[in-house]
Amino acid sequence: KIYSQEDFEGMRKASQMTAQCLDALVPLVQPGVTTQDIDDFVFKFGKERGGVPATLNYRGYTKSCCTSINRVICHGIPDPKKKLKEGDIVNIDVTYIVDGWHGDSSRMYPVGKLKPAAKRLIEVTHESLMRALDAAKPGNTTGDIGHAIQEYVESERCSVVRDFCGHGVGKLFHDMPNILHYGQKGTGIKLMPGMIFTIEPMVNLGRPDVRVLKDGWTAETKDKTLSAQFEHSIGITSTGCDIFTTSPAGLFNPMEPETG
Ligand SMILES: CCc1ccsc1-c1ccc(O)c(O)c1
Ligand SMILES: [Mn+2]
Ligand SMILES: [Mn+2]
Ligand SMILES: [Mn+2]
Repeated sequence: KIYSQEDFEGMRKASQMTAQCLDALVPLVQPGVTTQDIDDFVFKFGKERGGVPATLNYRGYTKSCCTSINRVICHGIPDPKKKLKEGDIVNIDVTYIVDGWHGDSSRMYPVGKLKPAAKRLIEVTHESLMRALDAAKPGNTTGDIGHAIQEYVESERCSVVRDFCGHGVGKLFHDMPNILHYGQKGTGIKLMPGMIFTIEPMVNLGRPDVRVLKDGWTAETKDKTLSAQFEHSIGITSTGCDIFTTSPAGLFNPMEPETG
């Protein structure tokens, strides 16, 4: 589907609410906070601003966000019994719907001080999304995006999860094309101005294999190693891409050295 500049405005509005929420969550993510506390915050933040969480009652899912800790790859379900602890890494994935537009984004949050391996995984995962964004431009294909991610991640001796992909987004939460986070250059769909989709690489310290728990949602690494993810919603422009879910406070990567 090819969207217009007016559509891009609608995506920007929904996406910036999501990005502002992800910024506002930073001080909340501390040892002792539960993932249900995070879910309550996300629901309230949207309610106060006219945004509806897309995950609420989506395919039977009953929470306002996903909270994926350590070995959880994605789709972690907020839980009043699940307390964050020092050294955890947690992905918080939020999608607000505003005027029908879906702003889908996720980031990693460190809980207190991290061990070096956890810190490195967050850096590698963030950088893989940055390389993907550099490849997201007209004249390239979806395979160029996947190749950029896979080549970098594997050069850092990490692995790319294959079981979940990025996706078209806009008036629908999920649409074509699927955006694979691995693949060969020049394969897949040609990127055209007006396309809107997410890129959401999931990177493991160990093997790529996934195990879904009995709750039907929680996806974990089979080998129990750490997993991280970052996600942006973007629109392809004539020269590259607009990153709709950019953090207004510059907080997207938590491992960036404190400025100033
Ligand atoms: C929990 C929401 C959900 C349910 C089935 S897939 C899914 C989901 C979660 C986060 C996403 O970024 C996404 O695109 C889909
Ligand atoms: Mn994880
Ligand atoms: Mn998401
Ligand atoms: Mn998504």
